[in-house]
Amino acid sequence: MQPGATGATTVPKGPLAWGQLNVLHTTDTHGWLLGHLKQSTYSADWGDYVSFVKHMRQMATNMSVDLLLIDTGDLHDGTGLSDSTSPDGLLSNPVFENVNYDLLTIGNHELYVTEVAYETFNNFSKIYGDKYLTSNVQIINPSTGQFEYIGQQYRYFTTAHGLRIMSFGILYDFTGNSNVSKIIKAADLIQEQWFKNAVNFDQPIDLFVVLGHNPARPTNDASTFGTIFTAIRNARPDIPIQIFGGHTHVRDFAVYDDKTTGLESGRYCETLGWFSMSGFNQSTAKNPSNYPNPTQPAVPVASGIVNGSYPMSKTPSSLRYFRRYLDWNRLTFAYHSTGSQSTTFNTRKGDFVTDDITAIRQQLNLSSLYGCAPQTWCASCAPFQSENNIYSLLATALSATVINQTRADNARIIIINTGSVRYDLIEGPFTYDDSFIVSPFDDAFQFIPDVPYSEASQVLEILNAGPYEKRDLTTRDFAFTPLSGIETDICINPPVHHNHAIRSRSALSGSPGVIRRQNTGLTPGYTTIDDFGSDGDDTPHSSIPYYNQPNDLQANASFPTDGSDPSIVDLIFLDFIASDVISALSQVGGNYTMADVSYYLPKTFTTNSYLPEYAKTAPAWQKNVPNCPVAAANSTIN
Ligand SMILES: Nc1ccn([C@@H]2O[C@H](COP(=O)(O)O)[C@@H](O)[C@H]2O)c(=O)n1
Repeated sequence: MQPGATGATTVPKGPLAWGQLNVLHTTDTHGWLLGHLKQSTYSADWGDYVSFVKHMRQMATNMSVDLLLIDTGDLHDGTGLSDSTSPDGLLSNPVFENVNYDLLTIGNHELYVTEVAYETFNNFSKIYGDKYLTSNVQIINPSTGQFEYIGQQYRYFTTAHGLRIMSFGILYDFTGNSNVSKIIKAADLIQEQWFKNAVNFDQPIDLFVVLGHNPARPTNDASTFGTIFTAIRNARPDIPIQIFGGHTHVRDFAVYDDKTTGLESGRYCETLGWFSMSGFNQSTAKNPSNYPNPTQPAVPVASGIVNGSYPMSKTPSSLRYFRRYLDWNRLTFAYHSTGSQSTTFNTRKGDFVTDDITAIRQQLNLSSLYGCAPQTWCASCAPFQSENNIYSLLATALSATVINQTRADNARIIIINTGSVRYDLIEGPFTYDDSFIVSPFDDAFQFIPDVPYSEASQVLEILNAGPYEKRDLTTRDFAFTPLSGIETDICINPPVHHNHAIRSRSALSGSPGVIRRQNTGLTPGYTTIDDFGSDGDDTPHSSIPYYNQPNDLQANASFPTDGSDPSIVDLIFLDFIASDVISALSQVGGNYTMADVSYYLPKTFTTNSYLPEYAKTAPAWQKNVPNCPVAAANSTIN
């Protein structure tokens, strides 16, 4: 655990079931290898995970069963550890690489920026070699000018205990990549001869493992797992297929057929997914004794997800499954391995990784203080632009800081995509690191000058009505009617309960959407419902309110003081959404092209800049700096 972090106090509800095949699954870590310094529930760091992995591997060996480690991508865009370097991941990827994964795949966040894509190709993919699977992702090799796969197309291997596995790594049909890479759509991939050959491999296959930065639930609009599953199932009617997904940042487990399930293990080092299965005939692996075995069959009618539109396996299944979503903290890790967090838990390598993270954080000056946040603002636990919703704060901050002094008196509209905001802002020290945690991107502010207000004023509504950008965690991410209560199941996480925080929350209790303790004795956190029911969370929690947020946020500034509308405005927006803004304007008669767009502020002033700028000047953020609670803050940025 990193200095300044607080350990969790709620123990898991019971032991994990081990099977013949067991998997630890991470996804969408987005640079959170330091753990959550302000949230005890997720306070383990990557060093703690390294120690945990070592113990779990030893336990698997002792039981003569297989344990695989799988990661499904998105290593950047979330914290200062990954995003304050150039390129992103320069120092955080080597930290990540301390875990010897068996299978990994690429995420969309490895492909937005050319330098990051090449860092992934030249370094990360080489570290993991044949375990890094990018079945549908290629990049131009600068030395040949030709496209080649960033990793491997597939991996066929035999586990320590004799399971013969064919695996693929499949990114969803992502289109926002820079122009050096290419994503082959799933519908095209399944027609490729190499893929057909691999599916019909001439060696025995006990299990297909399909991992992907790709929603585990096949009915999600973005998921292409249904296409892949159908292609494999049609060719191999009886071979089990196991899917590990990501991208939508949720805990989820979907049943495809009686030999196929898909696990998704959350985001941001909040969740560690555990999966086990038994019932393989061929494997020499035992069913572990002294541990509960997986008992649940995959029954594909559980939630009507697979409603006859997918092929089914042909013979009855003897397979049994188990899944759990573990909270990312040392108490959880120790509970499931050594039984104690005392000296037996930390391994030498784990300690080394923990110290390495601390040193990198110091080197990058991540705990430098901008200001002291007077309250917590969350991204989804409160209604849009309500008192405790982060977009209320950001609208104020945008108006106050996005100012080109030569045009300061011109009325302006500033539009950002809410997807540029990645996490809550927690009361207390607001550091250089926190600035990345809230908004890590290098997106800069462009504008079109002197747009008729009659046109500019309609852009926000058009953007919000359209399918322009994906945000984190909306019900639109699920192409099915939410199960009862699911709106509150997918949510932000409880901040560490420093005394001052408890005081301010109880003062606010009664306000809609404010995080507050419920009278259950449980701490707030994930309360997941998936195709196996509601027993997947390893530590039971009370749920946190969840409110959908729109695609985009607008702030206004320098409007006429008499309340009248301006006739023209500077229309300012992030370069990430420039083409969407132009297309929205065209719908209301605004005939603009990219030639009309220029940078409103220097390109170095980004989504990552405006909140720090605000924090450094807002009186409410500066007045408590001398007494800002939490030791992590130890210096001041000017
Ligand atoms: N330069 C960027 C890149 C991405 N975004 C936002 O992130 C969303 C994708 O993130 P996932 O973790 O869901 O893959 C994307 O839709 C944008 O909202 C951004 O703002 N700027």
